[in-house]
Order: sequence, then C-alpha cells, then structure tokens
Amino acid sequence: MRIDIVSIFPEYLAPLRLSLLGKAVRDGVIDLGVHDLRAFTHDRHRTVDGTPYGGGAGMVMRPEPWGEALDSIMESGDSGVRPTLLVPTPAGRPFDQRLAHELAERPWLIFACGRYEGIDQRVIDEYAERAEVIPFSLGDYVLNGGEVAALAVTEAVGRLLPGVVGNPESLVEESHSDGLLEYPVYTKPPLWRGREVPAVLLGGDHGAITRWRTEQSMIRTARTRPDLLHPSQGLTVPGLEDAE
Ligand SMILES: Nc1c(O)cccc1[N+](=O)[O-]
Repeated sequence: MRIDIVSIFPEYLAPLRLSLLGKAVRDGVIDLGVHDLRAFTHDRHRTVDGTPYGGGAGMVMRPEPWGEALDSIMESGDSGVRPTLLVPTPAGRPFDQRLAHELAERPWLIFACGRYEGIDQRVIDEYAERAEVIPFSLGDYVLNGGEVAALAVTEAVGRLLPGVVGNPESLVEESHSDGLLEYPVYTKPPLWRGREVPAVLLGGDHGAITRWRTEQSMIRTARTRPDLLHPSQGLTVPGLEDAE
C-alpha cells in the first residue's frame, strides 16, 4: 500500500516512522510519502491561506498549493491506480473499524491534512473526478488540523495489512472486531495489592474462559457503548447489576 500525506507540519507525521508502522515502511509493506504543502507555494511568505469569502473568523486554505501538491503526487503514481483521497474534517464520515477495513483494501491512500478553517471546497470538488474522495471525522470534537487524524487512520489501517502485526490472531479478538468491546485482560502476578485474577482464567477450562470473556464483552459494551448493541442481534446481556 502506498500512503501519501500532505501537511504544513510534515514533522507531525514523524511517529509513523516508529514501531510496527515504521518497520512496515522499512520493509516496504507501506510506501509512505510525507509532503510539505509549503513546498508547492511560490511567494516569499510561502502563503497557504486566505481570508474566507463571505466573511467570518479564521482563514481558509487556498486551492492553488493543494492543486499543485495533489497533481504532483497523483502524476507520480501508476496511472492505472485510482487513489483514495482522505480529508480529515469534523464534517466527514465517522471513522470506525468498518472504514478501516475498507481502506485496508485500497492500493493508495492520500491524506489532505487541512488547518485553519479548512481547505477551499473547490479542491475537494476538483479531485472527486480523479480519486475516491472520503471526508472523514475521528469524532465530534475540534482539533487544530488533520494531522492527528491522519496518524490515527494510518495506524488503524496499516496494522490490518498482512505482515504488519506479528500475530494476526491478535487482530481477531479486539474491540470492535466482532461488534463488541473487548473483555478485561489480566497477567502475572496472580495477586496484586490484594486484587486477584478472576478464578475462571486460572482454571484451564477453555470453554468456561470463552464464555466468561464473551459475557464480559457484552456487559462492558452494554455499560459503555449500548449504541453498539442492536436489538436484531438478539444478544441478552447477563444481569448487569451483579456482574463482576
Ligand atoms: N475533528 C476534526 C477537526 O476539528 C479538524 C480536523 C479533523 C477532525 N477529525 O478528523 O475529527
């Protein structure tokens, strides 16, 4: 998978060179390109923004540098491959594990990280003809720009690619992989500050352990994210009032 990220703060994306994703980049599983939008300006001040038409507070990112940056990136790619242009924005499709899996199937992701009040809409409209454009949101809160969202989505997608995480099994039992939140986990020591590990996990009865974990996932989901439980699932959550 090729991933290109355009930002006025390219150093914000440095964490992508660390840990598992950094290894995936070094191993060539991910072909990562980080691009400074200001490299596509031509004035002394390297201007990337302008006052908004129609008035209002803040600044809007001008279309010209974006056009030059995205043209340059797209022209450097395989003309037979249609990229997916991801635009982090509060006005976008909520990002979730389903979208992560969808994006993990794409050959080429390009992130356009906006700042200020956002990117001139004509940029989005222009590239809708040449790419699959997906404005997306990490959540209903305000960030200063799209870089944090690009980091999060790159990690969520990158870790799904073959060869990135050591044990693919670990991708199966995770929060949201089966529509439920993951169960609580424990490791040594068996007793810590007077707190014991649930006995079922020490008993070696794998059937009982699986049942306990499923029950804990449903209880945790019902408590924390009841919106993930759909009546059609027919899930009955064990008595919440006496759950451990
Ligand atoms: N929420 C937000 C923002 O305020 C600015 C850029 C991107 C996002 N987001 O992806 O959620």
